[in-house]
Amino acid sequence: MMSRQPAQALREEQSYVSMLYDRLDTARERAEAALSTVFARGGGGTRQAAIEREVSADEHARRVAQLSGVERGLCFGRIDDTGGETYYIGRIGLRDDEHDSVLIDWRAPVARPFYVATPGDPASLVRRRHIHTRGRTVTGLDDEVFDLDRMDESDRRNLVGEAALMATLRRGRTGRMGDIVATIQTEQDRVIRSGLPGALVVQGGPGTGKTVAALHRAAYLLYAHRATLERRGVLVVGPNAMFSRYIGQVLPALGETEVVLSSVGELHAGVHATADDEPAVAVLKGDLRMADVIEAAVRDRQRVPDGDLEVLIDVRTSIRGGVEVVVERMALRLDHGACLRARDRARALGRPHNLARRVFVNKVLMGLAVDEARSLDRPYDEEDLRYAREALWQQASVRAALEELWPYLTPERLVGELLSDPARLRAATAGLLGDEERSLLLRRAGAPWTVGDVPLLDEAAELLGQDDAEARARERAAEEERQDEETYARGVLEIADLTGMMEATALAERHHDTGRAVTTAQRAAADRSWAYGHVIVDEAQELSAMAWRAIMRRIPARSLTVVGDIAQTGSAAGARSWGEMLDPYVKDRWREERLMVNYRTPVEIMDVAADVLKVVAPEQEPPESVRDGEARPRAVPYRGTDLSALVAEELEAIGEGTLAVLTPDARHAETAALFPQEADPLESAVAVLTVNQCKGLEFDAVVVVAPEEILAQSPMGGQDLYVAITRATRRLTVLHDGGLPTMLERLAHEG
Ligand SMILES: Nc1ncnc2c1ncn2[C@@H]1O[C@H](COP(=O)(O)OP(=O)(O)OP(=O)(O)O)[C@@H](O)[C@H]1O
Repeated sequence: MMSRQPAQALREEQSYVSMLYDRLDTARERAEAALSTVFARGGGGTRQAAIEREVSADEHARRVAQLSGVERGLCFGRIDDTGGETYYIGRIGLRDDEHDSVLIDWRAPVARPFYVATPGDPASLVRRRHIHTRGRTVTGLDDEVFDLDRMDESDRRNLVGEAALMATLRRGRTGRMGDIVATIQTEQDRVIRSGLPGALVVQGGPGTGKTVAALHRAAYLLYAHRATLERRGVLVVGPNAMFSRYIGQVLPALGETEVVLSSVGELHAGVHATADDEPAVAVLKGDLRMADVIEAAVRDRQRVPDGDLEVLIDVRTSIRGGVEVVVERMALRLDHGACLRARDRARALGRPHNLARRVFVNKVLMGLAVDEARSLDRPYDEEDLRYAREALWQQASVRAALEELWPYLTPERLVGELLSDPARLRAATAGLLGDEERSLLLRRAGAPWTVGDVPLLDEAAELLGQDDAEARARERAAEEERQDEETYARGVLEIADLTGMMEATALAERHHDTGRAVTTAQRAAADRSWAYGHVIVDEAQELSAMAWRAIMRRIPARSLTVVGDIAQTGSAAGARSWGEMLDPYVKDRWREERLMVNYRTPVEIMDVAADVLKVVAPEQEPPESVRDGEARPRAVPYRGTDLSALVAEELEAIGEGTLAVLTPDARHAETAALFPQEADPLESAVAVLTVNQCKGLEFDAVVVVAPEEILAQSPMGGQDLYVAITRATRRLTVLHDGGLPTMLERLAHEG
């Protein structure tokens, strides 16, 4: 196809593209030189100067990273409009020395016709040209002409044509998601350029480009709303860390390095949960009643003694034989009523547990100090009591008593002790959960965290707070800055039309940041209470109601993109409808876009998947495939088949490309043992994954093992099978151990 390209057109485009790469090189050299100059200036000067240096180094480093990320496919399109103007479209915008634009950023309004023009509505284009490159060499051109009459004779001679999209889709997979900036389709463009405020739901079947469109949306929003989003950052939440690695290259290739990628299992700093609970446990942990359970668990750790509080303190010690020994002890007492009052006063402040603790501790110490003075018949004033309180705080017995009554708690300790101690669990769930539910939650102490635990930890973190005296001192010093934040926050509320729903001060609290030492993305990732400017949730159908609570906490302005497919819900705690999950937070303020074309799965494989869909979610329409398959999908009995040989055959058939073996959970280990696995399965020649792990991924060839066990292993087994089948871009083999499930009957007649 490429050999028939008119040589003249290729030559002309090559010379333009070479000029663009020269400009890119110059821009990169300038940014690197600027960065070296900042470093060369050294570390002296005032604190203000140091901060400015860091900010400027940060900006130059980001620019260098951005310019390096866009090397491949820098320029991929050109449009000629009816006004006689020609624009070249690329990953970033570039200007010449006269400051005239030589390359238009794909996100700029001028570039939009490149994505939306159709023969029916050419958006004032005469021609759209796709420019294919390898390295810095132009290898091919694709033209679509909307108005042949307006083209001059030489342009007409130079016309070339092959659907750019189909060429892209036919390429073998690399194990990492690529960008689609050169071939974004009109329905995807609508998703990508939808406005920033409010919640946008992108519902679409498998392979409709939801993930890839959402990532381009992140890049678009950062471009179009840079002022708002650069300070607050963008968070993309995916199903697991492997998925984050899978999509990790897309945004840098679009010139964006400032996005935080995470998963629900990683939302709580310091915890990397990957294990899932049993379905019934997952459903319970994802239930909103767990928010009340955590709240009750915190209150349960704010106790008073049954009667009066009594503590024995050391009054006199002496050194004997080099060892300090107690020679006199004394009993101090605080009556029950005073203990109750101390607890109620501390609670009444409405502050998080660890911060309210100071009040409780002070009140109890004061009561004990007064009792001590009285017992010793000493007169006392404010000053004496302050000293006495401090001395009491040094006493191990006093500390132990206070620790028992109102301990300092980390989220890990609170939730860990709650789930592993039957008495605590009973106390915190009384009136909220039944006996059976309680026993579902109970587990051994020190058990690894599950993904379902993370929203519980987040809930606990919110209620416990951190008593960080140092941080608070810093905060006092930054009071002035906070006032600026509040003014800013008021602006945000006005823009987002949220006034009345949230206090500007509360928003400013969340927005407040503590310094400029690192980039926005780094600061955001390290700060649990960070408020993001926009959050994108992928495979969003998997999130439980508790997980949504944790996510929404990070988006006070409620600007989010929710991407998923209700028909693919694999988690028993996941969504059955978008309204059910989103209404509590953005009722009547979410809009939905649907993607209906499947760019991944060939027609023949999608027909098999559609049969499964008819059984598991009959109300959902299967998306329409644009690709024809090269091989018919087939079913093979497991017994009597040598899996290694079958996989070798498939590898041979796909040539350069990726292959995955997808198994039920119970067969994962034995199957993985047959094929060498890298630490990151996506790096392995043969990726062996469970159906849960393969969410959002795709492979040239897919071998599904034991579909009947996949169906039986969870209440959402049908959905899991639907996901597994739709991972294939070219070839599908189903290895059934026993009879082929009825919903896959079509395969019996194939091949
Ligand atoms: N406009 C496009 N041009 C080229 N390739 C595209 C386009 N849209 C989607 N694709 C490709 O189709 C494949 C599927 O896209 P993606 O993974 O985003 O789909 P999805 O809707 O998230 O799928 P799933 O729900 O099954 O995970 C990817 O390889 C993607 O690059």
